Amino acid sequence: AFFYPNVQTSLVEGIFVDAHGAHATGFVDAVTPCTRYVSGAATVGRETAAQWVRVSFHDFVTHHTSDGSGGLDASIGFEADRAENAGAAMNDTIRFFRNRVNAKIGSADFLALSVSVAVQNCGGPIIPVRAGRIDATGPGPFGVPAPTTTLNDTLSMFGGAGMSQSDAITLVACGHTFGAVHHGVFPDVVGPDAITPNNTAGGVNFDDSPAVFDDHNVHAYIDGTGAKGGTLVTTPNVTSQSDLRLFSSDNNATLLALYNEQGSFVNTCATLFQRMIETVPSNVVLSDVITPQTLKPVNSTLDFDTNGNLIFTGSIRVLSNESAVAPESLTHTTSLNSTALNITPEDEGGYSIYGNTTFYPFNQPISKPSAFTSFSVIGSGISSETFAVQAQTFVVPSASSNSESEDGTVTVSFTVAVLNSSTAPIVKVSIPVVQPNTFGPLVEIFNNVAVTAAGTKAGYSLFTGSVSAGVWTHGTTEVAIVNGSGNELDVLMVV
Ligand code: HEM
Repeated sequence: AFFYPNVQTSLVEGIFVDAHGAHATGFVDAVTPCTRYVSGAATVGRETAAQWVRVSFHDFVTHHTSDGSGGLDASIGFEADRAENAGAAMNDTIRFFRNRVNAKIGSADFLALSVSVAVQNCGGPIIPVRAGRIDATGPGPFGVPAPTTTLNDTLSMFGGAGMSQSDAITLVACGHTFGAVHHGVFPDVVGPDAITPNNTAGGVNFDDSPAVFDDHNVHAYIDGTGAKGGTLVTTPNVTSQSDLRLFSSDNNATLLALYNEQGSFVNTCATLFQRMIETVPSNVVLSDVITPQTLKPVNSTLDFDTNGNLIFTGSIRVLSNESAVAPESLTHTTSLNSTALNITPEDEGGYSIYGNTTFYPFNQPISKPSAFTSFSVIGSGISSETFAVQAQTFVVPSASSNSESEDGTVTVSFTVAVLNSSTAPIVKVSIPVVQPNTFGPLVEIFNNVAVTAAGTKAGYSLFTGSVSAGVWTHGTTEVAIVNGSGNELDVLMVV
């Protein structure tokens, strides 16, 4: 299958841009509207957007700049039963990611994505996202500040993770604009009177707009109005007044500066949140920032039709902002110089904060695969773009599938095709499976999977194989054809 500019970037971009409507990935819907609690009844009184931000903070803050360990690595999934990570948020969040994790996007990348999505979907600015984090395989060190943690210990926890005193204050002020403190989690901070039939967890919001990324908490704290900065400022239980201790630790200088920033407060927060989600173990190399693509081939692949002929199928997705209207048709040509295709849109499109998406499906025979090296797309108001392809070898979508046994284990069966050669390709299969002590999947990788010759089709030699793994988490499995150096020549995400 063909992904542009590469598999990981294409998949992550889809999570942002294919937010709602046709071909939606369903991720942004979890925080739409921002008051939504995706992991349980609305009457519980929890908020998924707030949970996502809190969970990433808890995963991040045990980073140690001294030895480059920890940071955003989803170790939090193994640490959910620690007192310092109290509440449903850790497991709710990692479990929500569970059936989305695959070989290209792990739980840690989903944490980063979730912070960006929560903020930008709830009125805040866009926080750029990079991918490439590596999921931890076990728990990390302790060290998340709690309401009762002393100021000194709190500052040294933030300091260990690379955040100065004013960074720490700012980060907390930015985090505590969302969500609530819950009686069910912190009974010493919030009393049982917060519980109502529509708020069974007994949440008391930090400010009057708990589902909007804004500076109301900062204003209420400085002005002494409304919730006055929230229950971690006002609780009569002095040892639990962690926000008051931290905010006043520099005589409120940082909070006053944030107060005066007015509208740009959220941008200051976005910059600091980006630093937080880019705090990763030192062996991690993050990708470039992933940005929306105006013209993007999606689900594009070679395949064999029912008559055994080679076809090139997929869709072109056009992203249009408010001022641009999607063209009525696109022209699609290949390096084979056959007649250009005029492709027209599906009735239903999608949308996100980046604009509207329109999908132009195509399906064309490929008569001479050896000369099929690229295709081009052009349309009114859309400048021509050419996309490289290789037709030497591919994983055959219509002959590859996952099957789940009664015990939940999964078998991936696949067919790979190689043009004009009877040499078997090197196949790598990656399967997200359940692992103990976390809801986060482990992506099991099988290198050099055995294949069996299975005849020929349209000039290609076919090989089949299969791999059985542990209990499937229902994330896409991946079949890749790799070269001798391990570089991926073709990748199919098997759904
Ligand atoms: C000294 C540091 C901090 C302490 C002691 C602290 C403490 C707490 C406590 C006790 C809660 C209530 C959790 C619940 O009852 O469900 C909470 C919620 C929250 N915290 Fe913090 N926090 C700190 C720093 C941060 C930072 C730096 C961020 C973000 C970058 C953050 C983001 C949040 C969010 C979004 C919530 C709301 C969660 C929800 O509604 O489910 N916190 N925090």
